[in-house]
Amino acid sequence: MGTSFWRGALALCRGRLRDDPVCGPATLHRYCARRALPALAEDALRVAAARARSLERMPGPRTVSNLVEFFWRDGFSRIHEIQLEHSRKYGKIFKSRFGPQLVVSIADRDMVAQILRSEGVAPQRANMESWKEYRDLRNWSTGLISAEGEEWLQMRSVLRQLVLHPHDVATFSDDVNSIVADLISRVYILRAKQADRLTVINVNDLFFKYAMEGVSTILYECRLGCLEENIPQQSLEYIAALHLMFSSFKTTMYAGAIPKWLRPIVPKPWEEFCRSWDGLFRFSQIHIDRKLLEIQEQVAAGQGVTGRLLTHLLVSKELTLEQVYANMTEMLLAGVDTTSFTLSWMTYLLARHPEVQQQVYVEVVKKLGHDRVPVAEDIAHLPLVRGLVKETLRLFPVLPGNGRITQQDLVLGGYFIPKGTQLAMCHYTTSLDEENFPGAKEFRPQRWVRKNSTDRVDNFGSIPFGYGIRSCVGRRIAELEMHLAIIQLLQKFRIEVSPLTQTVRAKTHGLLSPGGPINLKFVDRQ
Ligand code: HEM
Repeated sequence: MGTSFWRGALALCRGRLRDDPVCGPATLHRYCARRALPALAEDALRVAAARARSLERMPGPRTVSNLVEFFWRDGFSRIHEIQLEHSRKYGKIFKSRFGPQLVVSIADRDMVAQILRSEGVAPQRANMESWKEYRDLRNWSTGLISAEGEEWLQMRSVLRQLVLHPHDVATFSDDVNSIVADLISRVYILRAKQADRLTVINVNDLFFKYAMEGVSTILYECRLGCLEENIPQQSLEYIAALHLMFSSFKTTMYAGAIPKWLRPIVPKPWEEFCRSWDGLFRFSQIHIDRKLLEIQEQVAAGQGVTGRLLTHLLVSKELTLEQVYANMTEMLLAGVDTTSFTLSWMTYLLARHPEVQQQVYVEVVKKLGHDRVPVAEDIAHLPLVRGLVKETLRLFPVLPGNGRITQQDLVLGGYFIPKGTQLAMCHYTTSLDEENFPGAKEFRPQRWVRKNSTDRVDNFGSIPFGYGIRSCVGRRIAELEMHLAIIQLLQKFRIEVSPLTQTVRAKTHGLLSPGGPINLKFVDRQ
């Protein structure tokens, strides 16, 4: 269609659809932007912006009550609940202030879609200043999570080719399955220690070790021994650094709200933050240097160099060594708690909903029997298992919210949002919105299963891995680890809630995590 058509359409919007929120100029702007019609997109934005309300008129909590809520009433561990409360009170788009920082929160599926679909080539994540500051201080590079702009784009284009393609990730099936075998052995050992010989106390501890072993086997091409009875000292030190990182989350992620001049007076949080990063980087460096040495020895001995992800990065030199250190560190950090919390919630939900567990179990044994070890290719034929993972992440999205800094002016929900504004997408709220998911509080993995090939079950209300170019680069790895683990656990055990477990509520601890220990019984299947 020619430009004149779009000019006509714009004129129509200006003249006739002035007050129509669905077909108005903001929609036309998005449409023209997507169709790469920059002049028309700008024109449409000008019209939309002229009509939009200013940020001043956007509702939201008062600055002081917000600070009281977060700093005195421990709002940081209730961020997900506050999201829900605020969106009920102020609507699907509202603003808040954290000290000098203005944040516009979006709790609407279509607006989230609008933001993510209109992102440029290198979307900017919010609240990463303290991460960058630490890296500058120690002369480390930034990794995918903390990098921006050109540097991020370059690293992302290298890494996504290695870990985001389902076919490449499928090659890790055997590695992951050998760790699942250790996970299952560990279940036998742990439950044998309890009086009923069935209960595993605090399953998250077990899944944490599984996830750490899994992701580091893929990243560093070596086993760490996390599922052994006596965990090696180095791995224990890493675990301590990781825990320290999340306990200093409050102050560091919201560094914008805590002025730097306060650090000399209250030095502990920043010191702990640096100490935990030191531990994480040190751990990565040890494993990467070991691999580098191995490669050098192979080359010196005239042998061919064989290996997987890390070997490829070190041999191909597509990333600098500094970038390899930083990316391995950030991916390991991103890949442990996320996966383990999801597995903990998943087993908890299955234990509380035996009828759902039975349906998933029937699907698994129909396809694989009790003994066949699954491989990545089997997962395509297990729609309910995939639905189980999606439904768990809908009810408990590990990242209950996600941030962006807008890189262009936007009109969102009738408000003009200038370039450079911090946005917070409220995924927890949209996941529990009845408009997006009827029976939103219920656990129904079946809702994700397509009835026929034309059926669409995608929904911007629940995008636990994000969407688009800046979405989770470890998504396929995480899915592989979770699918292979849950299939084999269900082949072997019926999972039940232990009387030692109360109702477990979620808390935000950097990520959305179980607020208390989940103790489950693993009963042998016949
Ligand atoms: C259940 C498991 C996981 C969930 C729910 C999850 C979720 C997310 C989300 C929501 C983001 C932000 C996306 C955005 O800003 O749009 C993200 C980013 C990221 N995740 Fe994951 N993640 C998981 C597992 C993993 C694993 C296993 C790894 C590494 C092996 C990983 C590595 C990363 C990295 C490096 C980024 C930054 C990507 C970038 O900025 O380019 N994640 N993840």
